[in-house]
Amino acid sequence: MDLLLDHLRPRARNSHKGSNGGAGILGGAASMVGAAFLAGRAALRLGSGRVYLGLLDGQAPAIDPLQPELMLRQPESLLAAPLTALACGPGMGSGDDAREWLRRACSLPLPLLLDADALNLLAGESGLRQEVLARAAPTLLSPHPSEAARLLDCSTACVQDDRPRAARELAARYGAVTVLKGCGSIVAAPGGEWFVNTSGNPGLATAGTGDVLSGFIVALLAQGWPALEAMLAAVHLHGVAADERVAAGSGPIGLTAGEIIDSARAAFNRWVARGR
Ligand SMILES: NC(=O)C1=CN([C@@H]2O[C@H](COP(=O)(O)OP(=O)(O)OC[C@H]3O[C@@H](n4cnc5c(N)ncnc54)[C@H](OP(=O)(O)O)[C@@H]3O)[C@@H](O)[C@H]2O)[C@@H](O)CC1
Ligand SMILES: Nc1ncnc2c1ncn2[C@@H]1O[C@H](COP(=O)(O)OP(=O)(O)O)[C@@H](O)[C@H]1O
Repeated sequence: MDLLLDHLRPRARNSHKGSNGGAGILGGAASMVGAAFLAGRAALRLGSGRVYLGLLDGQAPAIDPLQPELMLRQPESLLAAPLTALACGPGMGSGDDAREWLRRACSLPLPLLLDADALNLLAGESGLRQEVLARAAPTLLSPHPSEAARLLDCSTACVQDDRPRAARELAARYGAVTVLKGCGSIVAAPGGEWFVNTSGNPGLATAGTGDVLSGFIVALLAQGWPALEAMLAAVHLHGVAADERVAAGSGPIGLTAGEIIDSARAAFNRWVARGR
């Protein structure tokens, strides 16, 4: 937690939405629009001043009725929005359109989180890896063990055999702050530092919790947190929120991804109020 202290600052009294960053989420192909909604709702509740979703599904709704604050756009206009950080991947699919939007996203001078299908596209194309390595702005990766295996061209069992080694290798190979998700998530930096997260529980083993984590990470990046600190804080908070939900009786069995968002907001405000 000491690493995070400098960044747990109360809002300036005279701040406005533009002071609190613009988070973008690129994803939501057909049948997976929910993944982008979860990430967007999470980014909004963790304090991003504005949240934009760029949805690949041409038939996607024009509004999230449960979170009308989210601005839903087509990918082209998402990339032209006033973003301060971008997450690519939740429900993005692996079609040619997704590959092309990902390439465009990589060329933007913004902190960039790659998750889910963006990681699968990255694993399948060495040209994209070169583009990621050439980026001047920070890149972050959030693979689960199978996505990590695709990125490292090995089996999931091999990743799980030595999780710290896999996380450190990913961080070095892609020049990116990386979280290898799962029980005891490992956060690794390209310089070799690594950390084990101690919060969280098997209630998180349910669809969409990774999308919510993406929203938390991009929200902190959008508000100006450095990459490593944003990753560490978001991963820890995600687990703390799940632990608090379980303590309140909403799991572990049947905990849903959306339920941890409000708990994370409450815990984050507590951290800021206490200065830790
Ligand atoms: N509401 C929506 O719209 C939602 C949409 N979503 C979107 O769906 C897309 C596909 O994402 P995905 O992760 O489901 O598929 P994929 O990358 O093939 O991974 C599956 C493989 O990974 C493995 N595995 C996973 N965790 C593991 C662990 N801890 N430890 C070990 N193994 C682990 C797992 O293992 P198995 O189940 O076989 O044991 C399986 O082999 C993506 O865009 C995402 O954003 C989802 O977010 C859900 C909500
Ligand atoms: N047994 C567990 N203990 C702690 N955290 C877990 C456990 N299982 C899953 N998680 C967490 O839940 C999230 C799952 O993410 P992911 O596999 O990408 O799911 P999805 O693609 O459905 O959103 C990760 O943050 C992971 O660390």
